[in-house]
Amino acid sequence: MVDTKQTSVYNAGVPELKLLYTRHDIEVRIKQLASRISDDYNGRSPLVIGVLKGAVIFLADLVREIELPLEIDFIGMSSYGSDTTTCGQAVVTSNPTAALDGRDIIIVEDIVDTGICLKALREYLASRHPASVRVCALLDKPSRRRVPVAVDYAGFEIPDKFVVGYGLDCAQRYRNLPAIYTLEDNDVREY
Ligand SMILES: O=P(O)(O)OC[C@H]1O[C@H](OP(=O)(O)OP(=O)(O)O)[C@H](O)[C@@H]1O
Ligand code: HPA
Ligand SMILES: [Mg+2]
Repeated sequence: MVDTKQTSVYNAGVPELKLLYTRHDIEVRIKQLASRISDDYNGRSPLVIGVLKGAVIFLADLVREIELPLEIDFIGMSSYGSDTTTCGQAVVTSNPTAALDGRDIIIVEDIVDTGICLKALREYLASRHPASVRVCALLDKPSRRRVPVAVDYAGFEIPDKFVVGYGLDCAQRYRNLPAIYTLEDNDVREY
């Protein structure tokens, strides 16, 4: 089991994890993002759509800091395979349940990396005629963009490292770590 109190850990057969953002760093940044969103959407009732699965933990913490009569929904998107390698495509794997036409939608992502997932999501939403669409992502990795997409509310801009924890996975593991770590290992091949 990973000891999340340490800044660097190594378990046999498990890649080395280096602490990038503590739980406290994340909490502080989320309060700032939520305050901006609360101000920007004052008087409106946005529909906050979390992108499964990675955004679940960030969304849960973010919405509890937003002071608006918002609604929550989820969309299933998948662009990565079983490890850290992108397949270069994103597909919708489950639809939101709410009607999207005329809604002020805030997409919540854990990370925007190549932008492929977000571009596909924007195209999907555009065909459903929302009133507006903005994106809130905890992490933004602009050096890896393959398609130009903008993040309206970005938590942290990060370097070109594969990150895990706080919802982010490698081969479905590490999502439950309360902080964010970089994977320092040869296991992170081309991703
Ligand atoms: O900018 P991109 O290169 O498209 O990558 C970002 C997307 O990839 C990850 O999701 P993934 O498809 O791995 O599924 P998950 O959320 O279930 O982990 C992440 O959660 C984002 O949704
Ligand atoms: O750095 C990352 N970590 C986890 N999932 C991801 N999906 C895109 N980039 C990443
Ligand atoms: Mg995701």
